[in-house]
Amino acid sequence: MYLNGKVAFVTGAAQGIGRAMVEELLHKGAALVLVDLNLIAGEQCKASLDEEFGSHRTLFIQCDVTDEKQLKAAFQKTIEHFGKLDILVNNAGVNNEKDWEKTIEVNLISVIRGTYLGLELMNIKNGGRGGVIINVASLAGLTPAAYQPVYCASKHGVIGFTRSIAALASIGNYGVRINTVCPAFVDTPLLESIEKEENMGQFYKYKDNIKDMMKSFGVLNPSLIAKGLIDLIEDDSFNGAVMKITTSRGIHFEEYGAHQKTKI
Ligand SMILES: NC(=O)C1=CN([C@@H]2O[C@H](COP(=O)(O)OP(=O)(O)OC[C@H]3O[C@@H](n4cnc5c(N)ncnc54)[C@H](O)[C@@H]3O)[C@@H](O)[C@H]2O)C=CC1
Ligand SMILES: CC/C=C\C[C@H](O)/C=C/C=C\C=C\C=C\C(=O)[C@@H](O)C/C=C\CCC(=O)O
Repeated sequence: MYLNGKVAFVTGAAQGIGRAMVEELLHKGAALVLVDLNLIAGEQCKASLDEEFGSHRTLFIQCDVTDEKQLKAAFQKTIEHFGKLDILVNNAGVNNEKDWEKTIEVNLISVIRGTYLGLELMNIKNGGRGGVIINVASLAGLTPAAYQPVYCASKHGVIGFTRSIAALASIGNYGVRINTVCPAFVDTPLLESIEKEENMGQFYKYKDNIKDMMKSFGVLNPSLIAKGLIDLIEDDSFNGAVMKITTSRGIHFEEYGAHQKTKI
């Protein structure tokens, strides 16, 4: 996909990986819908981007992605404002093993709902223009995470759902490619949740173990995740791909058996 002139919808856009993705997409000439729960951070993000790219290039929508009505309204506002939707990035995520139901709601249920809502608009069989959907998982979606079992489960679910819906989109000729990106640790405010009992709950006593893992594995710059996103969007051969990003191997892909090829 050629990015200039396209319209992208990014959840969790106000900071961290989402903010890095937004900036990369803007540099490529896309228009951006910035979707985030955090009103202050979202407005600050838009104000900063307006200075560099102009106010016409972005639209900020405060939205709780776990609220179906709000998420549907955000997609509707996108069409009303920009007239189309070409790229969807379901990026918003939390790390909360205490309120673990919230983790499932944000990280998995909202990704599934966002994907279905995006397909309603993008699927050429529905009169859409086609497009690309990227669901943000984690390396924790491919490996056990002893101190984050529910976060791990949510990300395993994102990968399984994304690979499955990508296969359906290919079989059904939706004109939409759907891929997932699985970073290791990335230098964003999410990492601060490790230090908080209200996030880690019973696993709070293991916070130093996680920090030791981060020391051992290293912490990635969000800009590398944004580069991986651009690769998945621009390269039309990717559908059902599981991109991994680590300090040790950079951008690479999970390889499945011949019967489970990630590229449909
Ligand atoms: N930081 C890391 O080490 C890694 C993060 N990831 C994933 O990357 C994604 C982005 O994470 P980060 O940028 O690191 O986190 P972050 O905490 O820096 O940013 C997440 C953004 O999502 C927003 N958000 C949270 N709940 C929301 C909701 N219900 N509705 C709308 N927006 C909501 C927050 O307000 C925030 O702006 C998440 O899915 C996370 O699981 C994956 C691998 C590693
Ligand atoms: C508060 C932070 C919460 C979540 C951050 C992130 O989503 C969770 C990451 C969990 C585990 C990360 C493990 C990282 C491991 C490594 O980077 C290296 O040891 C590579 C290990 C395996 C990679 C296999 C491969 O590259 O094919």
